[in-house]
Amino acid sequence: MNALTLPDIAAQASRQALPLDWVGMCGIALPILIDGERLAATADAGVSLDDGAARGIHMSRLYLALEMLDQQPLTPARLRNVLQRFLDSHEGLSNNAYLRIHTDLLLKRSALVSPLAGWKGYPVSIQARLENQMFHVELKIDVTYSSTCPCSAALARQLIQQQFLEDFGNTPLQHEDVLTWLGSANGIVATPHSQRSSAQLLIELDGDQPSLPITELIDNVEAALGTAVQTAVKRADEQAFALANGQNLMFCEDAARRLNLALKRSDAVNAFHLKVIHAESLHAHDAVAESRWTRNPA
Ligand SMILES: Nc1nc2c(ncn2[C@@H]2O[C@H](COP(=O)(O)OP(=O)(O)OP(=O)(O)O)[C@@H](O)[C@H]2O)c(=O)[nH]1
Repeated sequence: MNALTLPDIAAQASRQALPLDWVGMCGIALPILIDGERLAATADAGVSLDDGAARGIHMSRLYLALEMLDQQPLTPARLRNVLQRFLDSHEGLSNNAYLRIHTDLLLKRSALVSPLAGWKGYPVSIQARLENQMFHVELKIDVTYSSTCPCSAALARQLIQQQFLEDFGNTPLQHEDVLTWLGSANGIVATPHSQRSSAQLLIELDGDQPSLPITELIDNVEAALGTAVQTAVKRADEQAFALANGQNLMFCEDAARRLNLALKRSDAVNAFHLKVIHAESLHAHDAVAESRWTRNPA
């Protein structure tokens, strides 16, 4: 070796000839473009090291391939190109390529009634892989919403009925008296418990989609639940939210079924695994339901 030659350890033979499933870098800072917005993201980029005799992969080649993503919109086709470049730059070493991108999508959300709006953040991971020449792209999205327990609502209604009997059982009913009573504390002597809940969605997309339908999927999910958490809220919005909760009483099973049906309706979705978590205010533990679906089971 002369003074101008740099030692290349990765090109050496491995002491233990053993293939590895995933080798690469995690937490690479990367700006990405989604729906015309530039977002801060982190990327995990890797390949399989199938040549067990090779000491290491060439990290810099994966890193440089990510350049393709910082100026152009993130699409399934572009993800596939990056993965192909990972493999082309590791010919003879790697058969499979992997890329995970983590970001927080910010969406402007209108208030329910008032002419206000605010920003809502959605943690999103885009997971792409080229495995045995098959391209797969998945979205991992978390959506928060409110759930009010239908059992608790029924029990509360029963107590309100009992209170009504106690207050009016032996008197002739006057419309005005009942209206006043309904607006008093006795008219809502019990309230059902509700909780902030989250839907964790792992969605396998059809890889031929021209774009990543992240916003569309979030909108469908929130519409199916009917009780998405809000941003800017005035009293009129809070009242509309109370109505939305009353009209969408949900066990975690109900929420999981609603989401199952909503996601199946999207042509972009090939398969999913969803998990809903109701962080119970009745219990110190969570109520959880999961559902899986595949469009074309093998
Ligand atoms: N394979 C591997 N490389 C590492 C690791 N940690 C740091 N690196 C460094 O990543 C740098 C880039 O590696 P390469 O892509 O092989 O760099 P290079 O040999 O200059 O580039 P090529 O000529 O394209 O192979 C090297 O300086 C490695 O030492 C590790 O755990 N594994």
